[in-house]
Amino acid sequence: MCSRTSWPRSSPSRCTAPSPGSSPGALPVIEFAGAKVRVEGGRTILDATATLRERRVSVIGANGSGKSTLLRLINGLLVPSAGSVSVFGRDTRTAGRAVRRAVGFVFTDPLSQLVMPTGREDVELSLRTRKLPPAERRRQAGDVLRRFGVDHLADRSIYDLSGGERQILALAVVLAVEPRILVADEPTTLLDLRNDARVRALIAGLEQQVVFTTHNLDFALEADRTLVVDAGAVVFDGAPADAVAHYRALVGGPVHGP
Ligand SMILES: Nc1ncnc2c1ncn2[C@@H]1O[C@H](COP(=O)(O)OP(=O)(O)OP(=O)(O)O)[C@@H](O)[C@H]1O
Repeated sequence: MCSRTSWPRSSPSRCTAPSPGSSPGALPVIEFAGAKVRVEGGRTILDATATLRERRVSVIGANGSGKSTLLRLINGLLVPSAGSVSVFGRDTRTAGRAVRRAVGFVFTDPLSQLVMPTGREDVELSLRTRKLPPAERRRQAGDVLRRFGVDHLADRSIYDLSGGERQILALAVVLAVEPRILVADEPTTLLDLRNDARVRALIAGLEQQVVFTTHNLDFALEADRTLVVDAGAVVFDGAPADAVAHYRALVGGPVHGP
């Protein structure tokens, strides 16, 4: 497993040198420090050490390798059994609420995210944390829905929407409160080509730091940095093209090309 704490964007080697782009003493954005997740029976399903400062970080690996577990640690959906995870210096174990305010989480299946009958109601629910008067909340929800190009879908039942439409609505719901970091667990897995492209373009255009898992290696290559997870460990951490090659070699697939 990689034991270094930052990543050299231009270096072909892995897990060794400090990040040239980060100023000394700068607050790390997301830090996994010997973060272990143990489940019943004592099995360790994840053991991670990494510091993520890049704007786009992709996480790839086989089914069951530990990718979702890694992502869930970031916003405190899971707390480590040992070691720690911190976001902007706040420990997810002791400052869970503050961390969750800073980190929005998008699930693979938008129906696990959308809890209200319509998208508009869901965005309004999301905005409740701002304690606005109802008319202002409604106005802001309208702005968010327009910004994500889904205002025309906002009053339809979420069950009458396509998977892609739902996924963009789910992103709008999470981003409505402007989290500083977006964590997305396979956000394009259920989508056809057109919606896959829409969601990828939307993510590419976000100002936030985004950490996402994907089985689509083309999508993984759009990141600034890629972690490869295997059997609960980060086995490669570096430039996306090198990470994809490492992953292909690991699973015995072709090493060249996406
Ligand atoms: N609460 C739990 N108890 C026992 N095992 C668990 C628990 N949560 C996760 N696991 C196991 O840990 C491993 C990693 O799961 P995880 O969901 O992180 O994998 P993943 O890489 O996201 O997989 P996929 O690509 O299939 O979504 C799997 O073998 C899973 O069955």
